[in-house]
This record gives sequence, structure tokens and C-alpha cells, in this order.
Amino acid sequence: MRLIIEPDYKVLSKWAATYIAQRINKHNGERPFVLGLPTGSSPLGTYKELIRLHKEGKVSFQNVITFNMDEYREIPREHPQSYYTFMWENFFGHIDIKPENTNILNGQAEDPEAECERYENKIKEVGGIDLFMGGIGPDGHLAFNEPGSSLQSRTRVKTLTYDTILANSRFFNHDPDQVPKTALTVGVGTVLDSKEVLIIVNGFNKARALQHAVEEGINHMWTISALQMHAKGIIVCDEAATYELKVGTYRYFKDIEKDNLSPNSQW
Ligand SMILES: N[C@@H]1[C@@H](O)[C@H](O)[C@@H](COP(=O)(O)O)O[C@@H]1O
Repeated sequence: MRLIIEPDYKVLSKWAATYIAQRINKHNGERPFVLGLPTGSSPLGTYKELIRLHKEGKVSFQNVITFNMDEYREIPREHPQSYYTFMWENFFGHIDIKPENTNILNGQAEDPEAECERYENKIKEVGGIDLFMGGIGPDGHLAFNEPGSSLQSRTRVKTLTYDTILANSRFFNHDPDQVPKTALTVGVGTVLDSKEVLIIVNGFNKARALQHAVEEGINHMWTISALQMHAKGIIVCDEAATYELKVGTYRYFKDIEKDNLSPNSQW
């Protein structure tokens, strides 16, 4: 696993966006580049930066297919807090992606199991995900793979923990009762099948999760720790998120990355 430590959220967002844009540009055009995407506040800076790169003509999404990680169950896609609305407002609506190339789980599907199976099959049909970007919850959950989720899990219905409902209530008038209680989510196994995984971790409230992801063993109670099993896993974080790491761990990753050219310096 690579751990890239950047001074603050702005620089880490630029790192992640530039990395993704360069991956898209380097991809050979025989089949579209397949990008996995998250919602939440963590990727907002990366989306802003990708939009800027697109507007400057540095990256195009014409040949990109996207798959989002998750979607709430109990709210329609037109709801202001649905992940569908989030993606169109914060990213898709500002780039040149073809709407038919964007995939988001249908939280309102009458048969949610069939919807999850369809999603997994569609990922396979397009040749798998080239790069999955993600964020994590303060309890280390990846997508909606809450503590105790199987590390081999596939796309399925999940019940949200009270911690997650409370964390997400900030988007629902700070009222936990308004937060949906279930969601459709890709599994940990679905993410691990991607060719590359890039996780954004920022802020003090993610420090414990980062510590478990990097220093502790693989454990289903911190589903992000499964990234240790991935051949090409990258975490890009800010200084604030490193506060629970040992000084030695922090220095080790700073040292080992110091000669790697930051994608930021190339653009
Ligand atoms: N399902 C999403 C996750 O994919 C996201 O990583 C997490 C953290 O959100 P934030 O980035 O806002 O802290 O929130 C939700 O639970």
C-alpha cells in the first residue's frame, strides 16, 4: 500500500485529481476507462479539481464509464440528498461525460437483490473497474460496508449503523430520523477487484480509521483495512488524518515517497 501524506485537503485533492486525470489520459482507447466513484465530503475537492482540469482542456471524460459506490434506499433519486443528485450537482453536470456512461445503483429498485446482481454483471461486462476512488467513514467503512461486513462481500443491501446515520445526519437537517436506514452498496470484494484503488482520507475525525487501515491487521471491523490485500492500493491523506499514526510510521511513508514525483508537479 502507498500512503501519500499531503499538507492539507487542498493539496491532497489536487494530488488525487491529477493522478486520476493522468490515468485516464494514459489509458489506451480500445475500451473506455472505467472509474469507480464515491460521494461524501471527502471527494468534493477532487471533483472540483477534476472539473477545473477538464475546463482547462487537460482531461476529457468522453471515453470514461463510471460506477458509483452506493445509494440510499428510502429516498427517490430526485431527493436533494440522493447520491444521484450529489453526483450530477458536484461532478457529472460539469464535465463532458456521456450520461449513459454513468452508473448509479437504483436505490428504489423493486427487487434490490436483482439490481445489485445487475450492477455486478455490468461491471464485468465493461471489463472491470480500472480505478476505484473512495472515501471512508470515521469507523473505517468503505462505501457502506459497515463494521463486520465480509471482506469478500459483493454489491448488496446494507443496514446503516447508528454511527453512520449520525455522521450523515449533517446532510439531513441534523436529524438522524430523516437519514435513510438502508442502502445499496458495492461490496469490499467489488472494490478489491478493481485494478487500482485510491482512497481519500482527510481530517482529525478519520485519524483512528487511518491508523487501523495502515498499522493494524486486516479486520472486518475496519473494512478499509482490506486494502492491505490489494496489489495497487493508495491512500492519499492530509496531515490531520495522521495524528493517530506512530511517528515511525509517519516518517517511513514520508521517506519512501519523497523521491516519487507528485502528479501535481507535472501539471
Ligand atoms: N457511503 C458514504 C461513504 O462512501 C463515505 O466514504 C463516507 C464518509 O463521508 P465523508 O467523506 O463525508 O466523511 O460517508 C458515507 O457513509
